[in-house]
Amino acid sequence: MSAAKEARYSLGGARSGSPTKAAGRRLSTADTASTRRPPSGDRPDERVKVFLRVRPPKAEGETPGALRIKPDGKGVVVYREHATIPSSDFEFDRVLGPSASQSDVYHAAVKPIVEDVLNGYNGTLMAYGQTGAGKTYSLSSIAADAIGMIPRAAAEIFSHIEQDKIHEYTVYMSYVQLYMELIQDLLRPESENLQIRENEGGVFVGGVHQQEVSNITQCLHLLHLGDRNRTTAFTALNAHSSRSHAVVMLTVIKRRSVAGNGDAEIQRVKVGKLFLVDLAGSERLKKSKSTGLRASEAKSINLSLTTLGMCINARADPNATHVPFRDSKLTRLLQDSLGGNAKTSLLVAACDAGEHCEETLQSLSFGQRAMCVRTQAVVNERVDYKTLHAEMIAALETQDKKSSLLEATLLEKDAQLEAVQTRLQQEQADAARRLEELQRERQALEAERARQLAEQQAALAAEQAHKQQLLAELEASWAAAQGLTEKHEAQRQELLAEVATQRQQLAAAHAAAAEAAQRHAQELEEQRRAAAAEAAAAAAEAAAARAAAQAAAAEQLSTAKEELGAQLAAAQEELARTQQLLVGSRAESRMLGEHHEQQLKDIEADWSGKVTEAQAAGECQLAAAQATIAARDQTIAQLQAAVGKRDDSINQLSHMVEALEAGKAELARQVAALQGELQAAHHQRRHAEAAAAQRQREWEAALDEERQLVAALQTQVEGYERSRMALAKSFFENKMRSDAAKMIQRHWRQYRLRRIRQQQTEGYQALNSAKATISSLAQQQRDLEQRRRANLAFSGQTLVGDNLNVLQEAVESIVAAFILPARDLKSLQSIKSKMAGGAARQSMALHAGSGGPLGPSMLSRTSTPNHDLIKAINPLAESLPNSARSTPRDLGADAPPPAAPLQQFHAAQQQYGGQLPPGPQLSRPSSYGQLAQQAQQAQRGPSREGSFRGGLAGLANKVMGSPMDRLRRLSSGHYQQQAGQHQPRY
Ligand SMILES: Nc1ncnc2c1ncn2[C@@H]1O[C@H](COP(=O)(O)OP(=O)(O)OP(=O)(O)O)[C@@H](O)[C@H]1O
Repeated sequence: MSAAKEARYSLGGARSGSPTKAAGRRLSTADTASTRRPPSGDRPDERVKVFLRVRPPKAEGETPGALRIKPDGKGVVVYREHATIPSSDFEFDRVLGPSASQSDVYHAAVKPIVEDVLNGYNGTLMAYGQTGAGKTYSLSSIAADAIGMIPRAAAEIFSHIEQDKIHEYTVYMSYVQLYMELIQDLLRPESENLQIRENEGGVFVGGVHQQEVSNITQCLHLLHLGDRNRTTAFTALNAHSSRSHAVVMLTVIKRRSVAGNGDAEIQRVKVGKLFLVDLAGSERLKKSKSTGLRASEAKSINLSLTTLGMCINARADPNATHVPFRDSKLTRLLQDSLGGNAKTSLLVAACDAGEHCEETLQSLSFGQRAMCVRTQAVVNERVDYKTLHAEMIAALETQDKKSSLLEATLLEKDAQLEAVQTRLQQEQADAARRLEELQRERQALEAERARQLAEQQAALAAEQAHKQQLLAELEASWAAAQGLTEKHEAQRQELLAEVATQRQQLAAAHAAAAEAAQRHAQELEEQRRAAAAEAAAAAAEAAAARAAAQAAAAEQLSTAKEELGAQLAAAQEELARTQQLLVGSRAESRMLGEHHEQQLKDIEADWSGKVTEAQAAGECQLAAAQATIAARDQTIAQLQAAVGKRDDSINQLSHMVEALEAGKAELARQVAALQGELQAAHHQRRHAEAAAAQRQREWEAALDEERQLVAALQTQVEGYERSRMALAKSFFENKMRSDAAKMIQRHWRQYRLRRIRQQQTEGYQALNSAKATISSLAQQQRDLEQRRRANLAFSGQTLVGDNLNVLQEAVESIVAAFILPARDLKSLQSIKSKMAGGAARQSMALHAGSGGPLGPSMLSRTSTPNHDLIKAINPLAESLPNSARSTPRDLGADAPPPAAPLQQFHAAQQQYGGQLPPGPQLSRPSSYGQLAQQAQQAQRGPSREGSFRGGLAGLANKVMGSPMDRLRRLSSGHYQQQAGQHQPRY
């Protein structure tokens, strides 16, 4: 392949000068490495670290000896193919030779990054190198004896997580591939056109599946799954050549609690992202023998690697103002890793084979330049507001629970205290009540005792009084009896005296009566003698007189006698009566005496009985009283015993009361102590509550701020959501447009294929003509050489050489254009642009009519940028959604919104009878009119192709013209001027 072709795969060397010259300079100057080396004073962690791994040469087809590693393990010297003179030497952070194991590579290049990632840094390991150099082997191998960097890094992460008991970790894994500028999720292969997004956290793949992994087994499973979905293919250089760039992303979220302002703990989160990038290998189509799709893949790979090289160059150049990250999805994805917020290591894979010396040199140059890229990694630590919010709420709830518990405890204590106090009060009341009862009982007992005593005393007094009364009565009775006795005695004495008096009187009466009777008898005798004398006289007289007197005396006697007899009888009666009376009186007196005696006796008996009775009664009463008194005494003793018992119980109760008082005092003391504790607890609680309230206020303030932030974020998110919805809508519409456009594009491609085949035929014809011209020119050159040898001074040889080179390049381009598959739109576009440029210049030249400078320059690029040409050739590609080429630049800002493409497509189908008109100007149809216009334009398409063919014909005509004429034209210098203005750039 020509130098220009090779330059296409160079990484950034094309930034100055032509690729050929740049490549030549890079390969030939030994000072490149030294001039690009980072300053010695640099800290290694401030730049990309580069490690070279040299794969052992394969047994067949490779000649070892192209590389020699210096003894210091950092330098390497490259020997060009079939040469013994060192071509260039490089110095890296470490060179790992063919004998280096995977473990050596891991410890040198990956372990520090993994440790940084675990500390919240972003880390990247990129494997770069030509195809088959061992990138995938180094990164993804899961062979037991050669475990690659990805499994090792994952194992190290989980090993670290297992050992770290302080932090909490969450690990997510994503695996994507970048295939033909499309990002596909290897864990969700159906997601095949993911988009790269950017936010304040950096660049990320939007919508990529992030699988949470908790152990190495899950990681390996996902790795295996991703590897299965990754695109690989057989090439001449590698049986399992990776046809895509693969990126494994391990996101390690590390949470830790740190003390905040107050006692609160703030959750801080470190988010470390580890990117393990297995870049597809650069390859030369010639060596890899890739054709068709493989060749397209290789071009896409080389293109993205070229952009990567340019980005590395720009990052390494302190004066560079622009880094073309957006030129490829690979560089856009690795933007943070290429000098942004990441610690990056580059593993350059190379092989010690002379056959691949050029590629190895190119890889080493790439690595050498990467060493100059500075990085600015910072720890991605932030407050985990979401978790913090949840934890603060939980803490508040816990605090509330604690407060509630404390309150409940306090309430319980209060209740206990109150219960104790109530119990104490109750006990006190009980004790007081019992005391009162006891006192009352005591008083009652004492009163009872007093009453009983009083009663007893009263009873005794009454008894005494009764006794006294009885005694008094007895005495009175006795006195009365005595008085009566005395009275009776006196009466008896009186009676006796009276009797005696009466006796005396009776005796006197008797004596008087006897004296009266004697005197009376004497008188009566005398009166009888005087009456006898007078009786005798009177006897005489008396006898007379007697007799008369006798008679009268007799009469008188008789009368006297009668009178006397009467008197005597009366006296006698009287006497009898007196005697009777006396006897009666005596009887009476006796009777009275007896009566009195009897009465006395009776009285005495009565009184003695009564006294006895009274005495007995008194004694009985006394005994009863004594018994009563004894009973009373016994009762009193019992009462006293009861009182004593009561006193004892009162004493016991007093003791109990004292004990209770002591207990009460103790309880009061405990209560006081508890109250003290309670107050202390209240104080603490108030303090804690105040602190909690303060914290709560702070948290609430923080929460408010957070809420505001969240609200702002929510607003943003809503905005994003709206824009996402709008984007989704537009994506959907674009998808529909894209579908329609694809359909149109398919028709267009079919048409283009037909046209290209036709052009191919024409091109081959032109090519044959050009070849004939080239052979003719070679003949001319040989003639000129002969002339030069013949010392014919002719300065146009270089021009002829240039002319030949340029022509050769044109021919190769034409050949490449015609043999490239029709699917390779870029190549078609490139050819198209070249042809269009050539045609334009040709027409200009024809217009000028002066046979102006034509030839090789007509294949050089015009000033139109590549993407404009792409757009011009295939504007439908521009309208593809989510594509690097999707920017609809051809639509004016005020263009009306496009109608639904399917409708347009159907309308167009109807209009053109089911066959859509092909055409090159199929810009995104915004209306049916535009679609129809495009269709017409597509029908007019051959006009461009006509100019293309015209350009070829013109080229053929020009190159088939007279060699000397062309030589003269070329020698006029116009070509150099044109070439200077339009340097080909690839
Ligand atoms: N250090 C090494 N030791 C032994 N074999 C290796 C080493 N490096 C690579 N190989 C072998 O070389 C071959 C190619 O390796 P690998 O597929 O990793 O290359 P690559 O750089 O990924 O290629 P591509 O870019 O095409 O994917 C594999 O068979 C691999 O086993």
